[in-house]
Amino acid sequence: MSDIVLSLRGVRKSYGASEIIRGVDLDLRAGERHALIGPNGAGKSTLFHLISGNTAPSAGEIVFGGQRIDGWSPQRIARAGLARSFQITNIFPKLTVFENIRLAVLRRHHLQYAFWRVLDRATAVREDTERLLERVRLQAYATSLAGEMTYSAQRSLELAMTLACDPQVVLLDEPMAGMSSEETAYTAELIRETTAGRALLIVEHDMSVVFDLGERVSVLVYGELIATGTPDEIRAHAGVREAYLGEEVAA
Ligand SMILES: Nc1ncnc2c1ncn2[C@@H]1O[C@H](COP(=O)(O)OP(=O)(O)OP(=O)(O)O)[C@@H](O)[C@H]1O
Repeated sequence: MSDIVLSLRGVRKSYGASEIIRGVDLDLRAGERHALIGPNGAGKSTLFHLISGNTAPSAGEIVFGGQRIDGWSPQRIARAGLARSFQITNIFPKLTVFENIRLAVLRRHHLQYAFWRVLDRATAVREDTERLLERVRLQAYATSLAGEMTYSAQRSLELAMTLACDPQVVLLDEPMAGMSSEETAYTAELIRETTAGRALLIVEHDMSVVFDLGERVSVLVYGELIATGTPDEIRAHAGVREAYLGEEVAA
């Protein structure tokens, strides 16, 4: 179907004798917010590593924008429009917030506008950086050192850097980990706003976030997807309740 931007077919990953991902089929629709959940060790991070090119599948196909991307480098996948934000913050702590975002913007401009006059390019880079600062509501912190920001503000910064390449697909790996409930609510809203019009695949443990933010939810258990559906379908799914969520889903 043409509204599918990312498609996994029969994806498997083994480390030595242990098969961690055991034949995953998953479709991400254009513009949808899709949450991936599952118990600890189910293979969620591994699946993200496979999609973002950090490791290659042992078998199966990953198709993005009509092209097979399994086996591509992470850089090539990112350039093609699939951006991933990591659990581990990858900002530069000694640079300001503005400089961090500008670095991410520069990466894109160098690729796309190499033919521009230098001055035009500098203006475009500054404007894009300012726009991103505003979108993640960090204008007041433009000159603050990234490493001195609160954890939650650092995640906002990281979101801006992920969006700098204007990706069609965004992968977020536990963006609310370690946050208070206020920070979580704030960040969920920010993610909703800034990823509008893009496909989002998010790994998250906080079930209230998952069921609020996710338009569809997929459940991974021991390397296999046992269900994909709307939050209501997932809440009502007997296999999901039994295998993983239990009482939490009924609440
Ligand atoms: N490079 C590796 N070599 C061997 N085993 C690995 C490797 N990476 C992950 N694993 C194993 O794969 C399994 C799945 O790990 P993964 O981190 O993908 O799970 P997860 O669902 O993201 O878990 P969590 O929710 O705790 O983050 C674990 O048993 C882990 O030990």
